Amino acid sequence: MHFPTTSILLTAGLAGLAAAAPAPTAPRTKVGTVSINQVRNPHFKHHGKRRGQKVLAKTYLKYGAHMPAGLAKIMTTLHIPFNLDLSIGGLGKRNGTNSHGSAEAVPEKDDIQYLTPVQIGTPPQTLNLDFDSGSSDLWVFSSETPSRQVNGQALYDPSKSSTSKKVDGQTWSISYGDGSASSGIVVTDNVEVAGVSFPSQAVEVAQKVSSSFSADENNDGLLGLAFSKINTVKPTRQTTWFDNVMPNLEKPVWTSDLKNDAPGTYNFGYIDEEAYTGEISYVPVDNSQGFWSFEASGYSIGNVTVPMKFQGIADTGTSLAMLPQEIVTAYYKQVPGASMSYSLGGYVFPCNAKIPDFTYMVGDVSIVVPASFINYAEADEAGKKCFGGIQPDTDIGFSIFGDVALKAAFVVFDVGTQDQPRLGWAKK
Ligand SMILES: CNCc1ccc(Oc2cccnc2)o1
Repeated sequence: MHFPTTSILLTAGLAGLAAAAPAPTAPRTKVGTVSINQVRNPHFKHHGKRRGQKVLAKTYLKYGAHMPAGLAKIMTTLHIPFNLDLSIGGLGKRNGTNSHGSAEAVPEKDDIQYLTPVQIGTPPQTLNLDFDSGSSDLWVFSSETPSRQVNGQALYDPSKSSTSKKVDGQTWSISYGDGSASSGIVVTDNVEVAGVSFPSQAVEVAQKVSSSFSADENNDGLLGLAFSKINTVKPTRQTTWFDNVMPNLEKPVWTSDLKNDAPGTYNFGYIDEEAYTGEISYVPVDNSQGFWSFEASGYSIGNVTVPMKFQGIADTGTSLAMLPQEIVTAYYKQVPGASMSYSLGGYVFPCNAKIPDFTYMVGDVSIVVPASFINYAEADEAGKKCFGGIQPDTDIGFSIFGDVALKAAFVVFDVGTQDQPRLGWAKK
């Protein structure tokens, strides 16, 4: 997640671990959503249901030369970047397919983050980005990033793209829950993810990145999947890639199927019925702070179940599960030798301790986070102390269901009907 103000950070001993942070005080700008029923293209060849494979449906998303006036009108109520030419005929050729796509989410060491390839510009420049449902900026390492701050990352060079356009007078600056930050200027260019493209996506070009980004050599930037209202571009807030492509997706949804120490999947525009078991249980989302915020209804540690309502955000960009202190205390009480270590930055325990599973209840489903996900990583040189995957949410007013929690579930991020987004949760 991101926040524009400084915050009391839980400085984690492990680089890249996210801590909680106060909610952003982003101005309230209503961002409408639109979902339009498309007529399925009879010529569209469905690739069928291939489990977890990198099936990139090469359905190129092109805007029709004759966008119906009604749709053009709807689009203008969206927070469309001022630079997008909405005039009829101003956009390329829509091929009318119901667009959808599937992309791999490849974990870094200890599942600290997951990286997904994104094609930017013409000819395409591929960067591996951290898809972050806790922020709403698409920013990249670039030819504008000082070389002393670059350490192996792939760089986007707008001057090498025939479709890039500088956006004068616009800048951005963002900081994240783990204390990392970046800032720069803005261009628009074609951005394609899993075969779904948008021709004039705001691409935020980094002119400055903090040391933890510089040290993060495989991470070429972030692609924000929270709500556009917390995008940081000033003076004209920009729209996320998902909000831009959503009107042309089969369904106004994207899904996460992250895995433990293995590549997972982000799907866009459809729900892979083979990716989960049982039923998907939907809960309403309060996006007033720009996050995918929902209410959990309880938890279990081992075989003790406690009904307890608490608010949390689904945040693919945060590594750990940052939960209410009450839950964290109850959990580590069940772990022999566990303690809160301020020097190591959180709860640690002997690496050979027997630790319990953790279950969270949301809607009608119970998601079991296996103990192996919670024995997160070695926390000290000797390898004696291990860092917990569950940490306190430092009382920011809501919890953060980061990757440790999300990778135990199949999650549907559903922009859904007008103004009522929802989250779908399923076991898998
Ligand atoms: C490793 N630190 C740099 C870094 C990688 C990803 C991010 O971004 C974050 C961090 C915390 C929460 N949300 C997004 O920062």
